[in-house]
Amino acid sequence: MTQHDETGVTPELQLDPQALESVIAAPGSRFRHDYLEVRGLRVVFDGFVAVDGVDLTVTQGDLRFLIGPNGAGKTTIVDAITGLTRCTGSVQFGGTELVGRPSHTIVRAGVGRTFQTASVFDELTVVQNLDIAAGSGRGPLTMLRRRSGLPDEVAAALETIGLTALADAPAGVLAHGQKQWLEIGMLLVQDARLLLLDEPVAGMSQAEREQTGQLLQRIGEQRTVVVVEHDMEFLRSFATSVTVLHQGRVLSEGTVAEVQADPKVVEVYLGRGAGARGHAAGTTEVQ
Ligand SMILES: Nc1ncnc2c1ncn2[C@@H]1O[C@H](COP(=O)(O)OP(=O)(O)OP(=O)(O)O)[C@@H](O)[C@H]1O
Repeated sequence: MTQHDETGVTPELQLDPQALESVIAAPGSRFRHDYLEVRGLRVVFDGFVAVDGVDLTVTQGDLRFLIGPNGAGKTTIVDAITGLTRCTGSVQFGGTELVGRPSHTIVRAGVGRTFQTASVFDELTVVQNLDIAAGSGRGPLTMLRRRSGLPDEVAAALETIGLTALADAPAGVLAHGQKQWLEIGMLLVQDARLLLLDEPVAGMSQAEREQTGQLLQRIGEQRTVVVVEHDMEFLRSFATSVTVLHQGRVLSEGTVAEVQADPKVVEVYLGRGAGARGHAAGTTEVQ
């Protein structure tokens, strides 16, 4: 993301690599090694280039939104980062190279994702869903214990996602938004430090969107969060930075105000580029 001073002029970045490394790597430091660094990411499906040399850097504390017209490559990037789609280039998180690793190894490296449709076990309670995600390998009797006996990480996740009062309710009775929060909670108990969330507020009520945005802000203080989203109102309220994708490439990057003012972005959403590879107008309006 480009930083501007009060004059709007981009200052020269003069970073001392050693000083930067000492901040990033300091024990207990807020940043540790937890940042996502994607370089030259490329995904090809039967000769069709879906992702074409994407670079992306997302640090902890930055709530990054990935937007772009239908077919821009957003979900494919998330699939590539999480090992679901073959790709070339480099994806590093916490200093670990993820490209070429199987998805279970990527999960163990602290990378978690949600899908457009929540995938919780409806017949199990909220706590049982979290327990399973925590991968604790406890027996069925232990799974039935009361909340007072909850492991710290499960209790903390319940609190964070606002479902403590519904801990013993079957997940099947949860509202749509609550299921999404439960799925985010499942990533938290897995100790995902990079969360990739695919359209987390799709189908949510206005109140649920607001609560989800606040939840992501809380999570984003401690973890690296990337949100794929079409909802521009949600983006304007909660994004700290935005990457705009178009035809598999990064079209623009910056704050919400910066990308909204970028003529390339306006052109893609409202102009001739809108129909080039999908239907930008109608699904997402940038202004
Ligand atoms: N498995 C696949 N095989 C072939 N083509 C694919 C495959 N997955 C995605 N594509 C194509 O790659 C391009 C990018 O798709 P992708 O789903 O990443 O876009 P997106 O930006 O997430 O779109 P949307 O906003 O509609 O979800 C599209 O043209 C899509 O048709």
